[in-house]
Amino acid sequence: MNITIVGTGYVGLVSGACFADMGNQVTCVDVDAAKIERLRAGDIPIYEPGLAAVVERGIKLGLLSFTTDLPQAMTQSSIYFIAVGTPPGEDGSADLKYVLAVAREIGQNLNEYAVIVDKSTVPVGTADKVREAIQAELDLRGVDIPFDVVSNPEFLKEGAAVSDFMKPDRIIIGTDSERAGAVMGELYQDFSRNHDKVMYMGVRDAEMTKYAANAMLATKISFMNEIANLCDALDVDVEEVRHGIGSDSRIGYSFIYPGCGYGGSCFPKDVQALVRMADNVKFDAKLLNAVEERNIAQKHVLASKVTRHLGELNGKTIAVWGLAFKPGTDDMREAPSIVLINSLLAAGATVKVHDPEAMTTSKREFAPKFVEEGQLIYCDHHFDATEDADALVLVTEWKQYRQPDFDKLKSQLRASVIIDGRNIYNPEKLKQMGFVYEGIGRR
Ligand SMILES: NC(=O)C1=CN([C@@H]2O[C@H](COP(=O)(O)OP(=O)(O)OC[C@H]3O[C@@H](n4cnc5c(N)ncnc54)[C@H](O)[C@@H]3O)[C@@H](O)[C@H]2O)C=CC1
Ligand SMILES: O=C(O)[C@H]1O[C@H](OP(=O)(O)OP(=O)(O)OC[C@H]2O[C@@H](n3ccc(=O)[nH]c3=O)[C@H](O)[C@@H]2O)[C@H](O)[C@@H](O)[C@@H]1O
Repeated sequence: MNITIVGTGYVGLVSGACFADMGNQVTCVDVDAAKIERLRAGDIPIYEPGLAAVVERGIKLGLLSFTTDLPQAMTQSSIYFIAVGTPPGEDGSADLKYVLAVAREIGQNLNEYAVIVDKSTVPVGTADKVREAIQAELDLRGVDIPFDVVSNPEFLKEGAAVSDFMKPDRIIIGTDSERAGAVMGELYQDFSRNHDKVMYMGVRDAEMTKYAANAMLATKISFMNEIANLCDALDVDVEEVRHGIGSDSRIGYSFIYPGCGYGGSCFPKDVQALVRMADNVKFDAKLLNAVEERNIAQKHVLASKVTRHLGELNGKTIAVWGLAFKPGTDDMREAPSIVLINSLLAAGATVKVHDPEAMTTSKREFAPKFVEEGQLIYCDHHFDATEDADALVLVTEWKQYRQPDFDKLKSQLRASVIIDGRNIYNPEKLKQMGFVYEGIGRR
């Protein structure tokens, strides 16, 4: 099939490359000309395992192309995916300006029946707004062209985006139109051959399903973080508790890892957007508000633990391992490391940081004066960061941090303090070696 994907970010690029890998003819469109230039040259602007090979294959086979020219791309296809960002507006609600700008441009250039697919995460009722925006442009042009707007939210995770897209738990298609349903069914037919992954529902139901899924996962994390903090206060090991409850098949093991708070471009903004949706209909979303509040507080837990062990931070040096909001990505959006590092810097500490992929993206997050004045130091190797530091704080559980040479660490760390923001180390072993160890809710 011939597909146009508008917005070539994490979701648009991964979806476009994967649809091309399935044999479709895909044009990816973006307003960012520099990004399109890089992609045309086969240079992937984001770090995402496995993506480069899929993109390269698509380009080589002539199935995947990149452009800034949406009207031109529209002459070749009749399925348009909207995969642009929906960042939080000032009040936390999803800002639809990019989505509606694309809708208007589609309306200005539509010439025959098309299915317009909302892949961006958008509040309930957005499909109606997209439909109205397109129709308004058609009316201005004085033409009568049929079209359908479908909701097809995306559930991929960064760091595993290609495999999540190719092996989804489900594909949600929200539509009230039989014609559009048939087009979408054909597009996703490979996913219903053996195990039917395609689920049809109403448009508003599909829009809500996306938010409910992210809010449920965020709730599991915030719940577990609350339990972990309580474990800290009651001298209980949360890792024992996690094993104990995860074995209950009704609870399960996934997404109950306590830590220093959830980050990323989606959980924080989607929980907030759902709260705003509730506010708009005068519904008091008590639980969702608490999920968000716990997460905001959780991001401060590491800095308090550092201060508890080192006291006055002025003149102290702290090593931070991991900047990305999770392993497998260079994405720093809403990363707990930002809150930690800013608070250490504000307290006068010198901070030495390392991340295998997010060093470049992180440079946008911190005031350049800290680097210029030598208070924030980027290190090429994680052991360069710990050299002569007082404490190590593990923020992102990249594989290379999981089994470090602890003897070397012991000789490097002046105060032998390890704060483990992801509970990946063995407290007993480290305490026996003479470290002061603290995890999140560990005994
Ligand atoms: N990042 C993720 O893992 C996931 C994101 N989502 C949702 O997907 C949507 C997109 O997210 P990301 O891919 O992370 O965003 P992104 O910020 O990485 O990419 C968005 C792209 O859209 C482009 N764009 C903006 N306006 C445009 C226009 N008028 N025409 C063409 N291109 C335009 C931007 O230049 C940018 O390249 C959001 O609603 C997000 O919540 C859903 C599932 C997973
Ligand atoms: O809508 C989205 O954008 C996506 O949001 C999340 O994906 P993502 O944000 O890429 O990453 P996750 O693996 O879900 O992790 C999010 C955050 O939660 C944290 N987390 C995750 C799991 C856990 O048990 N504990 C925990 O603290 C991670 O460290 C990370 O900071 C969802 O998992 C995807 O299904 C969804 O499509």
